[in-house]
Amino acid sequence: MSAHDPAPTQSNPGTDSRDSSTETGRETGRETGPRTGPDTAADPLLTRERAHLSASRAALRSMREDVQALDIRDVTANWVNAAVLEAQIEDRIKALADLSHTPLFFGRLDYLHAVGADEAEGAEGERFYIGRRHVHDADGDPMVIDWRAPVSQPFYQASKKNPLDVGLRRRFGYTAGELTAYEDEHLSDPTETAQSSKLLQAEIERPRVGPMRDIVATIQPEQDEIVRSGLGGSVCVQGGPGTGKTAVGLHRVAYLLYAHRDRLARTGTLVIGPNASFLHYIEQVLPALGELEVKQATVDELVASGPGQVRVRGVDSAATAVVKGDARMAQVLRRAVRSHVTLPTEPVMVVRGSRRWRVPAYELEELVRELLDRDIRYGAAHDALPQRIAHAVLVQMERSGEAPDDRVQDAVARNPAVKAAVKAVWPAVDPAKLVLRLLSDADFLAEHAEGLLTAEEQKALLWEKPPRSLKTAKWSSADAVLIDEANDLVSRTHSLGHVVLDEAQDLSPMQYRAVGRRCSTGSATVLGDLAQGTTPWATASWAEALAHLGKPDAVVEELTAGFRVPREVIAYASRLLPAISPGLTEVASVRESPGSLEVRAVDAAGTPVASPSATDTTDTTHTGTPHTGAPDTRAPDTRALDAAVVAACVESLRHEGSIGLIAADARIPALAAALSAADLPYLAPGEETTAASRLTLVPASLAKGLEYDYVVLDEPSAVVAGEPDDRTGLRRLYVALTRAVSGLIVVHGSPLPDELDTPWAGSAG
Ligand SMILES: Nc1ncnc2c1ncn2[C@@H]1O[C@H](COP(=O)(O)OP(=O)(O)OP(=O)(O)O)[C@@H](O)[C@H]1O
Repeated sequence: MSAHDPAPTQSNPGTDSRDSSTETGRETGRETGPRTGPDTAADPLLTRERAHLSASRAALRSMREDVQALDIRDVTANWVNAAVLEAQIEDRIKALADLSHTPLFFGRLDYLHAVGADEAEGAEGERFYIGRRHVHDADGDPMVIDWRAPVSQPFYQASKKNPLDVGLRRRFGYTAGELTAYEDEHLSDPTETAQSSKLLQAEIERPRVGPMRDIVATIQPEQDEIVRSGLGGSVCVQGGPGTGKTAVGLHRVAYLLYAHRDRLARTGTLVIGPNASFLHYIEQVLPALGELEVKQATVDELVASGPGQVRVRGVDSAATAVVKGDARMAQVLRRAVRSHVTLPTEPVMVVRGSRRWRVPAYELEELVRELLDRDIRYGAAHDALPQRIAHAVLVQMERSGEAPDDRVQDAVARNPAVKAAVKAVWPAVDPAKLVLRLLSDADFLAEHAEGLLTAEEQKALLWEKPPRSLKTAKWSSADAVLIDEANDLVSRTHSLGHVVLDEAQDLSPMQYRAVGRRCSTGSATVLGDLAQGTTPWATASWAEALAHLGKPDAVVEELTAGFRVPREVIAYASRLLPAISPGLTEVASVRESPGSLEVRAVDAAGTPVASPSATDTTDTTHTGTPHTGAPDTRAPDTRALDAAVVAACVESLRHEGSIGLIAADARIPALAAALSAADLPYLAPGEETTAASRLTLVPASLAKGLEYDYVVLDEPSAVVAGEPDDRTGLRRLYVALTRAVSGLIVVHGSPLPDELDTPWAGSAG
């Protein structure tokens, strides 16, 4: 590979194009070693690439002007059509905007032969510029090709071993919107040795300000395979912190929308994340890739939008929530719903004019049994039963020589006697009322939970003081999921075309079911890390989770290369792996970043003591006692700890990029006060960082999925103690330790958890 580097670079997106410039065939005059400053400006090759960039920009401008000039007056028959068309045109104009911070292309492929041509024909090679969107010139020839087009795939997949007919792969680097660097790989040249990409390294380390950005210029081969896997199958991705799961999931949606636009436009797509601040953090990625229509929601929001839902304002104890989230609850609910059906003992007598028609009880029973056996939704059966009874009446009418038509059948189905019979045999069920009864009426619960839930579990479910009505009940999120399940037993939930489920390890079986019914006829991308499960019901195996989701055949893929966290930091965090997820392999960070980890103990006098080295975390205050209970916040050294934490924040702010101060939820008020006293403004998670406001104070419970260039982690033992059990506490700590891209400072006054103090044999650090 030859690199022509510049100063700090920023690789960016573009579109697909065959080169229409004067350059043809393979680039000659290969150079090695980086280029900087005036040299770079004088590089004739860069000059030519910049000319293609300018020409592509001009072409994009013309595409936009063409759309703006469209006159729709003659083609729209009425104002409704006109409004729809105008909105589509507006969207198209927006999509064709040339954004200065997202360069039009980020790569180039020179194929040895024309794409699709038989090599034996000796067809001349073709060149394509790869970017975020398609741009064509006035003749319709491509200037930039969409990264999702099949012809772009070798940009991500070609290798020395398998060049895929690519002679040259070129990556471009940008500085402040200017094309300033490139890196070449001559994939079919056996004399050139493969090197790691400096542009990839620069892109990962580019300081983070604002929301999450896309990785379209640097998607790695194993990530690309997941991104481009077909719409038909579901995929589950297990990957340690920072392996790009979220990025891959979002790019997969963009890819699927490109490859199956019509189908997904009809059926819809959805991204599910753990909380609002996480969703806010990722919400710009798809729009930056030109996809504006993808909805986002948390599981709570998803079930809250279901019919007949309740307002959540209660919180369950962990023990109760575990039972409510258990898959056995689905069986309890099913039994409870179906228990409303009673087999008829009376005939139905329909009077029409002077005639009476009698459907005997045994015949009614047959109809009811048939509906029960067919196992259709309870509500659908309730709606079908009157027609079935009416049909039985019609058969009798025909037998007696009448010739009734469909209108007669409808009229019979609406007959008061038929309605009364249906109400007695197959009454309507209100899902929320049903759940209310299960949680308040011990006998009703026992009847349907028999053989499924123990007496203790049933007790955990029952409200101590049963509420008087749906409105006064203190519904919890787990209750809302139960109501959602009951809703689906009554009437089928609408399924989308594709659902991406992020941080999936934290869902309960009942939550998986709720998500699964939203993609029952579509497919899913499930993303998660078993080691980061911090709910009491966190999943222990993907096979189980996928079965609850209704996608037992989903392919489980593993991502092991870590892009976010530097090697030193991930090695330190991985000391926790044997305790939190034995069997999982440590992430292999792609980045060496010496000095990225510092562990500081604060002694009783308040003096921070730096650990001698990143991997040797010996500290002066460590007593070796295991962590038990919450740290004593009244202890005299709390203020000293706060001061040391603030000092670490001030130090971190000297770097470019975002800073996250992560602390146990209980420590947030004290740290907020300390930051304010030191005149350090800070944001809450989800609030967008800007160049002027770069420090975020993050409760450990909200850190999942987020990342900061520099992280200060306050008092690890308090993070552990903030959770109901040690394993969950250590998992929460693992999450907090793995949010940093460039540097992590751990500050502690109490002893570190033993697990963190003990280097793990399997760890690289
Ligand atoms: N191929 C890549 N090129 C550049 N950056 C990448 C690449 N893959 C991932 N990253 C970056 O690494 C960081 C971590 O990615 P992401 O948040 O998707 O990881 P994750 O596996 O979801 O992490 P977590 O488990 O902590 O939620 C992000 O900044 C992302 O942009």
